Parts: sequence; structure tokens; C-alpha cells
Amino acid sequence: MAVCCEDNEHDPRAKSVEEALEIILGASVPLSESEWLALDTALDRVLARDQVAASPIPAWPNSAMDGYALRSSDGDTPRQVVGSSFAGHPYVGSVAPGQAIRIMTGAIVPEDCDTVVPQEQTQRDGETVHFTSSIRAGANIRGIGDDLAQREVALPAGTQLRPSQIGVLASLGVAEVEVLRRLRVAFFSTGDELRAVGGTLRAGEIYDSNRHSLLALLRRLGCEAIDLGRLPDDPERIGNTLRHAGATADVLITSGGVSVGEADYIAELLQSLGSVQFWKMNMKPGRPLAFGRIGQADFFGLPGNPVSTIVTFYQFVAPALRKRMGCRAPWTAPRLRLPCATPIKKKPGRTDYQRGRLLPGPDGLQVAPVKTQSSHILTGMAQAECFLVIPAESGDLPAGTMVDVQLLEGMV
Ligand SMILES: Nc1nc2c(c(=O)[nH]1)N[C@H]1C(S)=C(S)[C@@H](COP(=O)(O)OP(=O)(O)OC[C@H]3O[C@@H](n4cnc5c(N)ncnc54)[C@H](O)[C@@H]3O)O[C@H]1N2
Ligand code: MOO
Repeated sequence: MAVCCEDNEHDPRAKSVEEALEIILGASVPLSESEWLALDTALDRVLARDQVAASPIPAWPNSAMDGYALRSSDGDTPRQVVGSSFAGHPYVGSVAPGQAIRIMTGAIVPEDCDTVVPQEQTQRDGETVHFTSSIRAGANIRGIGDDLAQREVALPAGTQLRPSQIGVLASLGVAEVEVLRRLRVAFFSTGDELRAVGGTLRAGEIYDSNRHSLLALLRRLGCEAIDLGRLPDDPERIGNTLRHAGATADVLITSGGVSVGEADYIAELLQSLGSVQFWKMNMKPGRPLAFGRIGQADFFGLPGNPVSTIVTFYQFVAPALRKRMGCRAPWTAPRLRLPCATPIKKKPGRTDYQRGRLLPGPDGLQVAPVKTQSSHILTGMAQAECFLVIPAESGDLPAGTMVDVQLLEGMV
């Protein structure tokens, strides 16, 4: 437990966010062990190798519309309908000059035909079809390999399989896929004041929300989340758990106890059990953030304030985990530049990750910070759709200032 409230002064011993990210990403080594999974169990996993199209997609020229397939060289003259081609039931035979076939979307276009006329531009009279507008040669045919040529890489190694990528693999006929193993991420909360959700609180106690936020964040990323529970502010118990988890997990995350209070043991323990790269950063929220190694695990000691836990996870843990999971770069979130609709309050010194919302403006999208920016106000984080990233040296900013924005959706 820390002893004092936050201030905003620049601390020369603290790392800048840029330096911290460089150190963290530099230390994050991608996994290499892989396994084979049935396609439908591979959601959120990362491809171990390039996925190549064994045949072109589409494999046959096929119709983009329900209508009539014909030779455009006959001009707009009516055609005799000599057969039909349905998806899965191709037309067998030839289509001579002056003839056409009825065709459905996705059905093979016969070799003799070079054009499909949509049925809305036709009139049928018995076995003859007439055209109500001029025929456009080559129209409405999806060509062989339009999507993927034979042997073209459809999805490169390092692609995380989200729903669309699962669809692409299915379209290639892939039933089993080689993916990297899941990254094992162990985490626990520290603090005598913490109680499990569902229990009754006594004076001074709070529910352990950070562990639930972390579990949800890790699941969204696609990691194997190993929940080690809650520990009291007891250096011996915390030390034992760190030692044990450092021997089995790839990454170890704690929340709380990383500041300078008399019950904050994390930085000290990290120093004695492993190695510390840094434990202070010039950012807000999230000044105390320890990064190092314990046993075989990369270690992140996140600050206990609930907003600080989530913000530091988004900014530093998520990029590191993505890299360790074997995902392709970039590992950090893209930034947009958008005007801020309201003034921004900020003291120079630390890079600020203000929680913000998107709103329509006269010239397009704008952003505005949510009302409450304190690091203990978790609902402010929950209202946010984006971070407004305000550089360390910046002070208060007037309404209309262009700011860097990271959208939360897609960051994790
Ligand atoms: N003298 C100083 N005091 C503080 C400093 C400082 O630089 N000098 N930094 C402040 C900042 S900024 C932060 S952030 C906090 C971080 O401190 P700790 O990481 O040591 O976290 P705790 O003290 O254990 O807890 C802080 C706060 O968060 C609540 N908390 C902790 N764990 C959880 C949890 N699992 N779920 C929900 N809430 C949790 C805890 O009760 C405290 O209110 O230090 C400042 N102090
Ligand atoms: O400002 Mo602390 O950095 O509340 O996370």
C-alpha cells in the first residue's frame, strides 16, 4: 500500500514512455513452439507458418449475378436460352453464337461465354431472352485467382486468427492449422485491503477488481491466463509466489505494492529474486511500473490504482505480450490525430494517457476527455473509447488542439 497521493513533477530517475517501451520490446522474445489445432479451436491463436493457397481462389470463372451468361460478340440481339448453370451444378455443353444460358451467382461461367447480364436487365419470352440495356462485354464475371493466385501467401506467419482470418483459412480448405502455443501469463493481486468479489466488505476493504480486469484483458489477447489469486502485503508469501510463478510462466504480472509505501514490496522483491530494468516511469497514470525478470518469466509490476493497472497494461504489457505471442509487428496501437472538443488540463512532466470519448464535430470526428481523470475512478476508464496521448512536456491545452488518439477497440 502506498503512503501518499500522486504528484505531477518530473522525476529524473523515471523512464520516459518511449525508453520504457524500447526496453520492454527489446526484452520480449517471441515464442517458437507450435502445435496443430482444428480450425474452429484456433480463434485468437497466432499462425506458426505462412498459409499458402494450394489452388487459386476462385478456382473457376463464376458469375457475380443471377442472370444470363453469353458471348458479348453477338451484341444486344436476343438469345436462345439453351440451359442453366447453378452453383454446384455446372452447365455441361457448349454455348453457340446467338445462345445464352441461365446462370446463378457463384455458378461456373462456361468457357464459350465472356459476359453475364443481370436478370434485372433482361426480359424473358419463352426460350428467348431480350436485353433492356446495352450489354457490357466482360461484365459480372469473377475471374480465376481474383482473390488469391495459386501458391500465393494468403496469411503470413505471425497473423493472429480473428474471425475473418478463420474464414480465409476455411476458404482454403484448411481443417487443421499449425499455430504457436499459447503464451502462459500468470498474475496476482497484492494488498491486505482486497477481498474476493461476492464476499462482504469490512471497514477499509475493497473488492479485488484488478485481477478481473487483468483476466479479461489477457483473455481478449488470446493468452493462457493463470490466475494466482490475491496475496496479502506479506513479503514472504509474495516472494514464494513470485519464485514459483517465475519458474513456470512465460510472463508474470502483479498489481499493487509497487510504489514507495511501507507495505510496497514488489520492487524490492524483484531486485532480490530476479533483475530490475526499471520501476518508475514518467507517465500518468502509472508512475510506479516495475519491469524485469524473475526466473524464466518477464515480469511486470503494475500499479495498484485500478485505472493505472489497465492503462499500463494497454500501453506496455499488451505490446510485449503480442510480440511474445509471435504476432507480427506493429505491436503498439496506431495513433490518429483528432481535434479535442474541450480544453485539456495537464501539468508538464509526465506523458498523460487521458481517457476519452469520440464525438461528432462540425468537420468530422472529435475527442473529449471523460470528466473524471483520477487513477482510482474506474468508471472513467469504463466510459472511455480512446486514449488521448498528451506528450510529457505539454501543459494545459485549449479546445480545438489536435491530439494523438488511440482507439481502445482493437488495442487488446
Ligand atoms: N509517496 C508516494 N505515494 C504514491 C506514489 C508516489 O510516487 N509516491 N505514487 C502513487 C501512484 S501514481 C500510484 S498509481 C500508486 C500505486 O501504488 P501501488 O502500486 O503500491 O499500489 P497500492 O498502494 O497497493 O494500491 C494503490 C491503490 O489501488 C488500490 N488497489 C490495489 N490493488 C487493487 C486491486 N487488486 N483491485 C482494486 N484496487 C486495488 C489500493 O487499494 C489503493 O487505493 O501509489 C501512489 N502513491
Ligand atoms: O498516477 Mo498513478 O500513476 O495513479 O497510476
